[in-house]
Amino acid sequence: MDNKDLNTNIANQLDALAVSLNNTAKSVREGSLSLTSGPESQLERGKVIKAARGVIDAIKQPADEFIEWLTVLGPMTALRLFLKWKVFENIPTADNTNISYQELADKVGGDVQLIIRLAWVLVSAGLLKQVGTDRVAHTPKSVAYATAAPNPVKALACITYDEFMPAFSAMPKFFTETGLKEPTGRLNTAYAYGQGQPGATVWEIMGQDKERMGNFMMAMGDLTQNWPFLGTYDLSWAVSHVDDKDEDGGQRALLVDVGGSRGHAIKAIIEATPGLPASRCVLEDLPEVVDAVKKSADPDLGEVRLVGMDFHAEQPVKGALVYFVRRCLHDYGDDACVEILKRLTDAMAPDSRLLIVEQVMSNPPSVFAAGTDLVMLSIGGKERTLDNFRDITGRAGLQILQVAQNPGADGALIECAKN
Ligand SMILES: C[S@@+](CC[C@H](N)C(=O)[O-])C[C@H]1O[C@@H](n2cnc3c(N)ncnc32)[C@H](O)[C@@H]1O
Repeated sequence: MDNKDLNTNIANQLDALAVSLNNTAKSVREGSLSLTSGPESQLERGKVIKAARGVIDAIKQPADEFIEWLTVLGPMTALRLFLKWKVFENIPTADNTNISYQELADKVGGDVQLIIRLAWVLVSAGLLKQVGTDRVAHTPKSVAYATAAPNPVKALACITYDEFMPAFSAMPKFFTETGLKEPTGRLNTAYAYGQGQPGATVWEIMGQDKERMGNFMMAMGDLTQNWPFLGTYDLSWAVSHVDDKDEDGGQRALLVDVGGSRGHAIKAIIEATPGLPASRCVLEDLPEVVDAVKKSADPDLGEVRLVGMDFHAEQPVKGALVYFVRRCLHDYGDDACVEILKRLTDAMAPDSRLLIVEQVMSNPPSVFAAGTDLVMLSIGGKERTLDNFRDITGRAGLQILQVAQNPGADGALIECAKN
């Protein structure tokens, strides 16, 4: 293509993207679409972000890539430092208020020049707003970082920087040492290498720091578009089994959330499934995680059975109606997943169902799935395509009955039964 054709091609792409963005703006204005709240908003925002990125991709030349990296890495770093130093909390949040850089620096105990230079990174990225030449104010985007209490947006910013960045920047050295092989083990991962503890698993490393573990758990509570709780899958069929007995004549467990963390999924499922008694649901995780859940005395988990366990070892709850495993398998390579799944297959009754919630990647994948796959690669895990899931479930003695895919997103629930 000569230069004229290249330019015409770019102009055509821009026209098409402008039409798509105009249509979205019209729907938002008419109120038929919300980009800020409601269950569909994450998906809709994702579509606009994709279209807006399309504009950038249409015009970008190879050297512009570097500028884009800087616009991501710089703000990410300044944001993390400002969170750590509680800078956002010290900028007033009321409408039309602002603070001088000097006063802000005094409040957080920092050198004013340092605070200005980092603030400029965030001002230039549109996260903060400068007022005049020496004052700064929040924007609607930065207010979420201004709360003293933890929240999912702050937690995501922290884990992206604290957990993923060191792993990514360790990769060149890591692969020089390991060779250009797909990492599949739980030990000697790029993540552990980046943290200077190659012999430890990601959970051992994170478990050493309560704040980091807390951020991780909180960040994981979000992102339901990519990892739904049930999504479009209807679990109401399970309610007709309330009279089922277990093999000892006791009440059969109806739902076991394996690796369920703080119980956010089990709570959402109980709420979404009228008639499913909390007392017949089991939350399983590592003993230390379950102890923390017990200590938190969450009233919504009052009747849920809490069981400390290891999903690499024998499943303690046998013959449950439904085993639910969300966002755990992508932490592991194929062989480790088959081992975890086999433990579940061994515990399942012929009518038990296993529900796996993960991203089911398209080929080639979306930018989000490819990005999370790189995070998983750093810990020896992977995001999977449906063919990958067919392979690991088949090797564990399971068959896939249905895939409930979240419309327009990679998140899906895969229903399996024993062969
Ligand atoms: C990525 S989190 C997913 C949590 C939750 N299922 C969700 O969807 O948000 C993985 C969970 O697996 C738990 N886990 C890790 N290793 C485990 C093991 N060997 N046995 C049981 N749970 C484990 C972690 O403590 C963590 O809660």
